[in-house]
Amino acid sequence: MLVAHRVDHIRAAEESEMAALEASGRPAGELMQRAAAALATAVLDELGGGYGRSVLVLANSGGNGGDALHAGARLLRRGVAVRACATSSQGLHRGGAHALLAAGGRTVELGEAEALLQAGRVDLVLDGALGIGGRGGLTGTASRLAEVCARTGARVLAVDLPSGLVADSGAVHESFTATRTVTFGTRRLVHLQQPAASRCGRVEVADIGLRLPEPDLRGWEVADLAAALPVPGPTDHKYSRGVVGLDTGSAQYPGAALLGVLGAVHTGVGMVRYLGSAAETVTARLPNVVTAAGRVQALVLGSGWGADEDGPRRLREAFARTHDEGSALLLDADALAALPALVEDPTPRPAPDRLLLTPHAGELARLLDRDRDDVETDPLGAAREAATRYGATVLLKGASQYVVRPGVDVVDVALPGPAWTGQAGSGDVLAGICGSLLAGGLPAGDAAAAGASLQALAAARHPGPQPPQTLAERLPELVAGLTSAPGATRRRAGTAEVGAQWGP
Ligand SMILES: NC(=O)C1=CN([C@@H]2O[C@H](COP(=O)(O)OP(=O)(O)OC[C@H]3O[C@@H](n4cnc5c(N)ncnc54)[C@H](O)[C@@H]3O)[C@@H](O)[C@H]2O)[C@H](O)CC1
Repeated sequence: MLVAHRVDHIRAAEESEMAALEASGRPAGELMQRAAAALATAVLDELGGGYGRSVLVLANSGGNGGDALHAGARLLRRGVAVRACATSSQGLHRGGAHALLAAGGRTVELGEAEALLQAGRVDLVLDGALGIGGRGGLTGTASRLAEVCARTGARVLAVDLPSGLVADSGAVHESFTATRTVTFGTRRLVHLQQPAASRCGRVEVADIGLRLPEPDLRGWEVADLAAALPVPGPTDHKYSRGVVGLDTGSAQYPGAALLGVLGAVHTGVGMVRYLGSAAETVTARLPNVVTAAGRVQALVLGSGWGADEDGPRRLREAFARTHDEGSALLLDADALAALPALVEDPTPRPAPDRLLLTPHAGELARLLDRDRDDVETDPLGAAREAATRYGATVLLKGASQYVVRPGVDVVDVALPGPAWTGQAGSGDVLAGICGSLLAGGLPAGDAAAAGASLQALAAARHPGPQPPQTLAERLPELVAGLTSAPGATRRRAGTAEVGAQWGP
């Protein structure tokens, strides 16, 4: 997992390390020197050497500027020509500027910096204008230089994060766009949250000796996905591998039924029962799908129901049966629309690790009776609120896909995928994928993060305008490749003896 922390946790860890340094008789400034050393190494790597190269350091008076200026001093000693431009009226970080000038660097005003960039005489811009202290957006000199860098295509290496972004948020503001970012001790939330993450380029974490608490955000990697996927063993059969039931689709939206079933069938489950009203559409394409009633270890409801006045009754029945029989329940699309009516309903429902909601931002806004803009401004806060209110695990779908478990502080982010998956039908397929993983025995949080990661990885490996059904059909080769790696684990599926009886 990639781990990321909030600014308050990072600052606390920095303070504690600086106190430890001082207690052992060493200067607290050693921490900044560790950061500067890592930056200088990354710059030399990016430039393929030192002598003859030219770097423009952008710095303010804060710690981010200090890191960049001290790195500049180190680069000067490796033969790099380093100039520094102050991006705020408060000037440059005092200790950093002193070190840079002492090493033979020089400062330039905005006009000269612009001219150097426009003439292509800068091999790399080291962006130390704003770091974790940045409030979002750029003004004055920093704003002007960001515009020139973008226009001239200058190569930018960001110190900690591209200036203008906010460390604890994935929201975009006027900012630099980096090809590479070097951060310290741990990732910041911004490095894992779209759309801002796309401005960070390749992110590297330099070890500067910080002792950090449990992460606030965990980014799934390919190895995490491979380890989570259920793999059948030699004694398995269709029931032991898990049965997923889908009550999805309608006469108006039969395609949603087919797409969900395609997702489920191609992820790797023992049996798929289709229990909605579009059975003919489904079985015409997939004869392996069973339409008879029977036990299911996971039930998927809601995709393509359309406006359904009967939704609350259908949900209540699903709550009672899945709760009593120990099955997992996934609510998507129109089932989510019916959920607010049941917020105080006494019908027992599955525990949070067996109950998964899969809203996009608009659906989450409706679950909370808020505006979509609110959800997009604070996706993690909104997903947390919904998880608590409904006592369920929430997979918030979008450019970054978050998994929030009620009462659990850490939030998971699925593997990122290309924006091509933002198309009609992707959510229906994803519901089927996650349902299949729930039936295979994964707790809701893992099923959500693994399902969203699997679909994103399929899209990343087959880029372009691939329809959701095409990507669903790519899943078997992906699952096979991931699970054939040495060390792939066998996870027990739900047994055939438990599970809700479901069907007409
Ligand atoms: N302390 C250490 O030893 C280490 C620090 N590291 C680096 O330090 C920065 C954090 O430094 P800090 O001084 O707290 O914040 P910034 O450098 O980001 O600058 C804050 C400065 O800027 C002003 N400001 C904030 N937002 C804006 C804005 N939108 N426009 C203009 N000005 C703005 C604000 O008022 C402050 O004056 C961290 O990122 C690291 O790079 C290292 O971690 C090593 C150890």
